[in-house]
Parts: sequence; C-alpha cells; structure tokens
Amino acid sequence: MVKKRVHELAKELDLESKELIQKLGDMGISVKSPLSTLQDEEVERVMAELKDTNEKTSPSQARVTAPQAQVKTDKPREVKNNINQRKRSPERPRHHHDSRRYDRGPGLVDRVPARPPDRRFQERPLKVEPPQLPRVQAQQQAQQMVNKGQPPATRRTPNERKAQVSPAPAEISSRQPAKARPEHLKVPKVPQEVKAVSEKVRSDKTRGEKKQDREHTARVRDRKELLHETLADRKLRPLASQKKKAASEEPETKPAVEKKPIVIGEFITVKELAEKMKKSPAEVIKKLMMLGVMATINQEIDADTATIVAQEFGFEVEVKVEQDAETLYMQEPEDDPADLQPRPCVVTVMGHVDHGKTSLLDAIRETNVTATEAGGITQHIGAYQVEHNNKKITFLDTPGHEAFTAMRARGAKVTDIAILVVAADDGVMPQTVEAINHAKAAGVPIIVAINKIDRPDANPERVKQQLTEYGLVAEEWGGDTIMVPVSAKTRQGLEDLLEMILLVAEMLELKANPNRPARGTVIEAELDKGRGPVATVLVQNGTLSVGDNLVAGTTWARVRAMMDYKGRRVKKATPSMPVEVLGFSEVPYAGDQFFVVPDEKTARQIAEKRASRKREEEFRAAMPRVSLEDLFNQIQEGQIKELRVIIKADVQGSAEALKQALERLSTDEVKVNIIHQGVGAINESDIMLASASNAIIIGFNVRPDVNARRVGEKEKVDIRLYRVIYDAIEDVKKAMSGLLEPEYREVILGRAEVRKTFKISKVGTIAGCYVTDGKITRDAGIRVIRDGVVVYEGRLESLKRFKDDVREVMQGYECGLAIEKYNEIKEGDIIEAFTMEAVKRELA
Ligand SMILES: Nc1nc2c(ncn2[C@@H]2O[C@H](COP(=O)(O)OP(=O)(O)OP(=O)(O)O)[C@@H](O)[C@H]2O)c(=O)[nH]1
Repeated sequence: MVKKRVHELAKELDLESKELIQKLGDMGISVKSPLSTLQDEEVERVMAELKDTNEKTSPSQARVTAPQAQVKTDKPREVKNNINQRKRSPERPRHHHDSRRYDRGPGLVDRVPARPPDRRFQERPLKVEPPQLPRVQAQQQAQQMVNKGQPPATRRTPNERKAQVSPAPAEISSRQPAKARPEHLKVPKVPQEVKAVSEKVRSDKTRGEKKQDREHTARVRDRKELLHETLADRKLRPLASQKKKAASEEPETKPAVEKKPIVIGEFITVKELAEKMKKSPAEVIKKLMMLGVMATINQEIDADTATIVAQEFGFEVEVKVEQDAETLYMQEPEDDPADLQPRPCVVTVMGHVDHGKTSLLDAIRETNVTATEAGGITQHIGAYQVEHNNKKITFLDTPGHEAFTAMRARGAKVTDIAILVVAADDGVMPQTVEAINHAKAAGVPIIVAINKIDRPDANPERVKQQLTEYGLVAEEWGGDTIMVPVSAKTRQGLEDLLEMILLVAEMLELKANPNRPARGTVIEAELDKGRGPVATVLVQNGTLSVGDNLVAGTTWARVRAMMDYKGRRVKKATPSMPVEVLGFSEVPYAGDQFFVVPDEKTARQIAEKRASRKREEEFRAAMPRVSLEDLFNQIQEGQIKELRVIIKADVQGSAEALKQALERLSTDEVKVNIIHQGVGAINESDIMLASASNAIIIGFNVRPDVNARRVGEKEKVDIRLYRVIYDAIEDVKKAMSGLLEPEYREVILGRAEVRKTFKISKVGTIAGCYVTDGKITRDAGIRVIRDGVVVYEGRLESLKRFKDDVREVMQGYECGLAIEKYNEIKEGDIIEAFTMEAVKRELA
C-alpha cells in the first residue's frame, strides 16, 4: 500500500498540515515536517482518533457541519472564531509540542528563521485575523455562538480555511472610507526645520532618544560622583549638601517656576543657562567654580555639566538632542502583535543560466515572457503575484542571485523563500552553487525545483545526489530540503511546487501590519520616455496609497499612480504586493528602501539632504588616492594606468624641465601625464585639482601655503617637495618600479613671520619674528620662504626671546632669530621649521 505524506493526509482531513502535525504529536507519532511519510497503521490511528473526536462532539457538531455551505459563504468569521477557541483550549499541553518540535532533529520547521522557540505556539492562539468584520461585530457573533451552546468545531472545511486567507487588497480598500484616510495611517506632523524634539513628543520618545536619555543620566551620575569627590577634597561638599538640606526644609520659599524642567541642547552657554533658571550668570559661574569648572559667561558647557549645575539650583533638566526628520521617519515603528496580519510570501527564483528560471516563472503565471526576450536571456527584473489555493505568492523575477545579493548588499531583505532551479539534464553547475551560497548567506529557506524532467536525459536522482555535497539533502533521503521535480515545458509538478511554497510560507508565519504608512524596497526602476521615472516597488509593511509621499534612496516621490503586476491601476498596495509607481523625482536604484513621510516638502528635503551627502562621499571615495609610496601597488592592481602630476616650481624653466623629464618616464604600463604646471606656491586650487583628478603634486623649490596644507591633509593629496630636480625624477622613477622606500618624512613644526630685520655688525642679520603656527625650535631645519618660494634652506644660528637664548618659541609669541650663513632675510619672509622623522619600514 502507498504511504501517505502528512500534508496529503492533512488535505484529505481538511486540516492544516501544522494542525495535523500537532495532533500526531499528541498521539505520540513523531513527524518531522509536512513532507514526512506516515505508515498505514498510523494513518488509520489518526482517522480513528479524529472519528472519536467527531463522535464525542457529534450532536452539536452535526449542527455545525450541516449548514456548512451557508457558514462558509456567509459567516466565515464564526467558524474561525470557533477554531481559535479550540486552539486556546487549556488542556493542550503546549510545552509538549515545543519540546518535540525542537528536539526532533532536522525538520522543515528548523529552517524557519530564528525566533524565540516558545513564541510560535504561544502567539498562535492570540492570532488576530484580518479585519473581515469589525472587531466588535466579530466578538458579538462569537458571543452569540457561545450563548447558543455551539461547541467548537474540530475540523475545517476548505471553505473554512478560505476564511482564514487574508483579504484581497481590493477588499481592504473597499472597507476603508474612500476619502478620509484612517487615523492610524496618518504620519504625525513634525515641524519642518531640523529641530529639537518638541515637548509634545516627549511622551512617545523613540528608542534612540530613550537610550540617549539613559546614557545621559549615567554620564551625569558619573560626572557628579567625580565632581563631588572634587568638592569633598575642597571641603565644599558640606556646603553644597547644607544648601540642599536648607532648600528641602523650606521648599515653599522656592518659586514654583523652579519645579518646571528646563530644556537644553547638547551644549549651552553659561549665560543661556542662567537665563533659563532666572539666575544671574555670576551665580552660575560661582556654582561652576565650586564644582571645579572654570567658565566665562559666553563659554559653552556640555549638557552633563549643565545638568549638575541646574540640579544644584533645584531644577530638573531635560536634554533634547537634535533629531532630524530623516532619522525620525526612517525608524521602523514597532508593531503591536495584535495589529499584525498574515502576508503573502515573497519568492525569488535562482539558478544556473538556461536552467529554466524564466520558463518556470512563465509557466507559473501562464504567460510567456521568454519568447519576447532578446536571445531568450532575462533582461530585467519584475515582480508579480500568483494565486494558488486562494493564497497569494509574490514572485520576484530576478536574473539570478547576483541581483538578489546586490539588493542584500544595499540592506534590502525582500525574499522569504528561494527557489533553486536546477536542470535535471545538466545538474549542479557553478551558478547553482553560487545561488545556494547566496541564499544560505541570507538565511533564506531553499526549495529546489528540479526542472526539465520531461527531457529524455533528465536525471533528478543525480541532481539530488550532487546537491547533498552542498548541504541540501532531500526529504526522502532523510534531509530537510524540499525538492520538487518539475517541467516548465509540460507544466508537470508545478502544482506541487506551489503547494510546497505555501507550506514553507505557512511555517514562516509571515505577518505585517497593513494599517500603517508603507515601507518597502525598490525592485527595479527605469526612465520611461512618456511617463518619467517609473519604479517597481515591493511593499513590505504598511499600505502604500496613491497620493502618499515617499523617500527612496536619494529620490522622493509623490505617488501619482500605481499599477499592479497586470498593469491595472490600483489605489492601494498592501504588504507583499509589488506595484509600479509613478511620480518619482528621479529614477531610484533597485534595492533602495522607501518609507512614507507626511508631506512632499519633508520628502524632498530628506532626499536632497541624502543626495548631497552621497555626492560628498562619492567625491571623497571616487578613486583610491594615488600616492608615490603606493603607486607601484596600484599599478600592479591595475587601478592606475596613468600617473597624473601637478608641477609647481619657483621658475617656469624648472617647471618645464621637470615636466619633460617626468614625461619621459612613461612606460607601457603607466603613462606620466602632467595635468597642470605653474609657478609659485602650491595653493588650494592646486589641491582641489589634484583631489578631483587623483593626481600627485610635485613642488620644486616651492611650498604649499597654509590653506593648501590644511586642505591637502583633508583630501589626502600626496604633496612632494624637492629642491633638486634629479631627486624628484628619481623618486617618481623608483615609485613606478616599486623601489621607492622612503626612510624619512618631513614634519613641519611651525612657521614664523619676519616682522622686522636688524643688521648687526659682526653678527649678521637678526630677524624679529612672530610665530604664526606651531613652534620654532632651535635645532630644527629651517627654510626661508618668500612669496611661496623657498629662497634658502639651512639651520638656525640663534633663537632668542628678548635677550635670552631659548630652545623653542610657541605660536603667538615673538622671537629673534639668526640663520646660519644667511643674511638676506627680509621683512615678510616666512621661516618654516621642520624636522625629518624616520618612517618605519614595514616587513614585506
Ligand atoms: N524541455 C524543456 N526545456 C526547458 C524547460 N524549461 C526551460 N527550458 C528551455 O531551456 C532554455 C532556457 O530557459 P530559460 O527559462 O530562458 O532559462 P533561464 O534560467 O531563465 O535563463 P537565463 O534567463 O538566461 O538566466 C529555453 O530554451 C527553454 O525553452 C523544461 O522544463 N523542459
């Protein structure tokens, strides 16, 4: 006799596979998954058991089953309620199922993404069904049934099951008022400008804020402890506590206003803090001094210090950290489990080229895309839904796992189940393995579709065998991977495949809250000549409506129109529904995640801010910065085919000579391209040019000015300074052949400006200088720079402050100096002090 699989028996008995598994467990029959087989006697036992149960409840059962035809069409909710009541029955030992479920070794359920083991069965009885009837009405009906004495139904008819299916989007929309948007779908209004969270929002602080609050409180506590230690040291603590005591003894003398919390930002000036507390700045400064903090009236103190001071004055403090609109709306709201409703699963088809992904999808949705595709290659991705057994399945037609992973790399997690298509005649191929790894990395359950079984050379067993090497072991071989033999051509096995998808989906218990602003992912997007930017998006949570404003990546949209996968206009898109959206400002990218915001202005602002941030990042990270030290590696890695150089020299002749010498260094591998040459100091515009064109700068007898140095450091531009042309050429040559091994690097210590010169006989010229930045040290190397050009390089003869010899002079001080063997120093010259620092050599 033929053995029966659990799901087949469940079907015969009009039970969900899960319910049957539960029942079997109660009877002590252990099964792994809906695909497990049952022995004949086990089947008989189940039948007998169910018969028993039916008989026990027969008198009233008859009443329930007889008018089923009526029940299923008219009052699905009543039946459902009964089922729920039955499930809630206390005599069902839940823990028993749990332990069995998890101790049983590998089974289908074990692949369900991690969730607390005891939640699944706990939650189920509490499951709130789609709002087929208003809740109150449903409760009344349930109550009526109880009053009538109808016992809970023990079995379900197919139509009762239907009652559990989530309502079609159209149904939902028809149930909602046509114009007025439900209150819960409205996004709370938030002032436009980037602003502190208003007091009103205080009550429903976001998690991030709460965390910040906690951290702030902890910091204040630490700081307080520290300060109090300081106070104790200074014997000031008694004073502070005495004051506090005095304050607590006569609270009524305090003005009522002190009880009101004061609101501050991350920083506040002493003056502002005083004003907020209606105290004089002197009092605040005094208090700060007592706490060991010296601050002037206009000085900013941080929130932690301000909190301590305010508390000393008896004020509560509330720190409001600026939170911009983007952060506010990007945060995914937490859903109340009661608001969650089942959603269709989202399926991605993957597999090796030509194994039949497109054909399979075609066969499933009964159209034929392959014929219209150039060369039969999948050229774009789409998404569509099919319905099987009254349940929807969303298919993403990706051209393979690359797109799937590209999306994942962008943070988009859209797929619930991966279908791995393997041609039965071809077997496991390189891209099959890649697809397996990509799906596994994403933690997505895999169902294998062994395709092309109509082919005479098809060998499904070989495919199963090959797949075991990659950890996919078929159910019938004792593993936990569902493998369905199919033929996209003859449509054989397609029903089974869909059945299995629904089975896995059922185990995943996919849910979403349709009653909140939508968020989801852009699946594909293009610029349509007639319609402008068009994007196919997948709604993953909430409901997207025409007229909604959304942000997707760096673009935004006011949803002008939406089309479902069949091209029909729709007004709303519910969870797991793919729709084409019109109204984008620009074409978004596939993988961009979108979220709805309250108005167009906010959408535009967030998108523009993101776009400018992205431009900045791109500008910085456009290319790896070229540098002589790393040049050889970059050439080797093929990152650089051309060494771009900017030359700045003291005279035109030197610049030209350097240019020609460097250009002659060009090889087949890398060409030296002088993109700019000029005379004079290296300035900011040279740096910007180098940064934008990924060039290095060679300075010959010139220096970068202060701005250029600062920007150069920020932009990480390699600036090389030489006083001998030969050295410059040698360095570039060595760098190109990987032989450049810098041993010393120049470190600029500081600069001084020559304000006055004195000629003293027998001593030479003394320069009266003012140190503008850093420091000048006695033993440093020095350069004399005139109009950005190095006129002399040498050492100091003497360095004095007034009449005393000193070792160094810091920024902001004056000094007198004389330079060894150089008396041509002039007013306005810049003296640069530098040292040579040894560069650590890294071991190869
Ligand atoms: N005999 C037979 N041929 C099939 C079956 N499924 C697909 N084919 C053929 O296999 C070839 C490749 O099918 P596609 O659906 O384009 O394969 P694909 O995996 O989508 O390929 P790419 O889009 O290039 O990645 C086509 O010529 C199909 O007609 C099948 O079940 N049986």
